[in-house]
Amino acid sequence: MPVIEVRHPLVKHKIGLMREGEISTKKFRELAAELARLLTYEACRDFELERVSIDGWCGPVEIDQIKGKKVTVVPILRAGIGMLDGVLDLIPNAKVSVVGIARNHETLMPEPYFERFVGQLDERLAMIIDPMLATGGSLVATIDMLKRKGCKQIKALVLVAAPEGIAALNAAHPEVEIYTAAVDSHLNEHGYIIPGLGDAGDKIFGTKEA
Ligand SMILES: O=P(O)(O)OC[C@H]1O[C@H](OP(=O)(O)OP(=O)(O)O)[C@H](O)[C@@H]1O
Ligand SMILES: O=c1cc[nH]c(=O)[nH]1
Ligand SMILES: [Mg+2]
Repeated sequence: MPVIEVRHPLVKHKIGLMREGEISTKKFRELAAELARLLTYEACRDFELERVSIDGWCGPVEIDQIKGKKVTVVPILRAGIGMLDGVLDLIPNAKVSVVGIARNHETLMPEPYFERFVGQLDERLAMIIDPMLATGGSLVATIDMLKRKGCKQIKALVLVAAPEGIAALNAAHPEVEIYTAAVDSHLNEHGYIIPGLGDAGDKIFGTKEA
């Protein structure tokens, strides 16, 4: 499974800023959205172009356009919402499918509680967004759901990935590309990514002090 760690200086700078222990909700949110934009930019690199003729200021002009790409962005609740605006800034006509999954704090198993998918999933690229890929359970469960609905093209955008999560995804869905700002060291005994960001959902929604 291809893991694309985006090593652009802007990406590395911004993910570094997100690691500050006392970061404010406002700053964390802003950085999550900015990084989502930069990961989206990379994830769209293989979109096909077509030449079309339009009326320009001095007559007909040939331009490149993205060729009929249908996209659904799939935020995993809650934390994935923090990346949604950033992705939609660059793909404004994408449809949005929402998946709700809570990781059980004791077992670390994903517990799905909501799903609402857009139509024509068999024709769409699904771009799953979630800041954290830890054990991989939440992402694997989301891909399972999408595939059951007929989705054939899937990419995932995460801010931080743990090696354990990458391995789990590789075992379950080896063809799914992951775009990430950082591959971190490991998970701690509570399933948190080290050094990671802490609890991304809490930091985006302000439900707990950072
Ligand atoms: O790879 P995994 O081990 O499944 O862990 C990652 C998941 O855990 C977090 O969500 P959480 O369950 O804390 O929900 P929240 O977004 O509502 O905080 C995170 O946003 C991912 O969805
Ligand atoms: O490090 C982690 C792991 C799971 N969920 C988070 O928000 N952070
Ligand atoms: Mg959380």
